[in-house]
Formats: sequence, C-alpha cells, structure tokens
Amino acid sequence: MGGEQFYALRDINLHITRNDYVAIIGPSGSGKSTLMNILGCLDIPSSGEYLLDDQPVASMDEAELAKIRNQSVGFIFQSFNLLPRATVLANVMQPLVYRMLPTSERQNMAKQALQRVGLADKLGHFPNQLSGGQRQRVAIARALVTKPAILLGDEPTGNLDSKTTQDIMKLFDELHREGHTIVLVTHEQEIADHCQRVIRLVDGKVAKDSRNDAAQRERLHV
Ligand SMILES: Nc1ncnc2c1ncn2[C@@H]1O[C@H](COP(=O)(O)OP(=O)(O)OP(=O)(O)O)[C@@H](O)[C@H]1O
Repeated sequence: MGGEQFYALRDINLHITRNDYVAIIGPSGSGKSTLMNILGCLDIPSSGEYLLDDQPVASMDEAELAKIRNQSVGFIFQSFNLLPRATVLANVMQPLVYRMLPTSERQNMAKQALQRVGLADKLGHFPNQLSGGQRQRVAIARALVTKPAILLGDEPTGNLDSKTTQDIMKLFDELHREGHTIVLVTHEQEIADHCQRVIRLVDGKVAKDSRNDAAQRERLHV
C-alpha cells in the first residue's frame, strides 16, 4: 500500500487434520478472509507453504489450482452464490461439469447430495422459490457433491435468522459427525461454540488456538 508492504497474515503455522471442525474468529481486518482464501486456494501466500491433502499449493499453476479447488474444496458463502436461472438440481450438478461423467451419473450424485441436506423434493425449484435456509442447504449440497477434502464456509449463516442458523449449524454438526472436515469463518460466538476448535486471529497472527469444552458442546446437542 503506497509503496509499503502490508502483511495480512504473518507467522501462521496451522495444521488442520481430517475431520477437524474449526471456527476462525477475530476482529474485522484480522486476516480471516485472507486465511480462508489461502485454505481454499483462491489466494497463494507470498511466502511460506500450504499443503492441501498433502499437495503443495504454492507451486501450482492456474489450471492445477482450478482443479484442486474443484476437487478438494467445497465453498459455502454468506450470500449462497447460486445460479438464479438454474434449477436446484442444475446448481448442485454444476461443480461436476468438468468431470467426464455421463449426465445420469452427475444427476444421481447431485440428487444424493440434495437428499443429504433434506431437499430431495425441491430438485426442479429455482433459487428464488426457496427460503434463505433452503438456499444455503442447496449451496451445502453443491459443496458436498464433489466429496471434497475440506468444506469452507465464509460466514455461512450471516444472512439467516437465528432459527435457520440453528438448523444449518445442526447440519454442519451432522456432516462433521459423518467425517467431513469443516472450517467456518465467523464473527458469531454461537457458531464458534458448535465447533471443536476455535482459532482466533488478531493482526494477522494466531492469538489463540483452543478446543471447545466437550460438555459445553454436548449442551448444544452437537
Ligand atoms: N489486497 C490487499 N491489499 C492491501 N491490504 C489488504 C488486501 N487484502 C486485505 N488487506 C488487508 O489485510 C487485512 C486483513 O484483511 P481480511 O479481509 O483478511 O480481514 P478479515 O478478518 O476477513 O476482516 P472482516 O471481518 O472485516 O471481513 C486488512 O487490514 C485488510 O485491509
């Protein structure tokens, strides 16, 4: 900035293991989105190393990055990011478009993912015919359909009311129990309470990396 280097993240040393359930929290500007973008292979760190599924990301070219993003990362955004003119089924099939698979197989995979999020009866609906919570379920199905190594949610309940937030967090809890690796960026304490591990960033550094009390999570029926 203005000829000066600004480090959004510094000295970050993290190991996220399979089936981890992580919340990344911290004040505005602390580096949460930057870290999320690196985890999701949308940004490459200017120095250092990031291994996703044992693969070194820093040395990849754009085509390899696009491939690893598509195969290994399931993104879930605050504003859902569904294609408005595509049906629910077509939205969920979309990440499979690059796979050399027959349409019927892609449809079956998408239907399974939609069944998993409780939307098997909405295949032909369009996003504007769904509630916010249902739209986020479609987005979660779309993230799940490629069976990614990691599910990344950027404020995934930020646009939802508290009841719907609870429903979506229950779904994340279930997906975690089923073996998924989940990382959520959030500024809401109740979301962080659902996770097993909470990483707090301050000024681009890990200020705290702690585990939530099991008994407290039990009270949330996690
Ligand atoms: N491309 C860039 N050039 C300069 N500074 C940047 C750039 N991207 C991010 N930053 C700075 O890096 C810091 C971290 O930004 P980041 O968006 O990761 O924070 P955040 O924790 O996600 O914030 P919020 O909670 O407000 O979304 C901020 O101070 C931001 O101004």
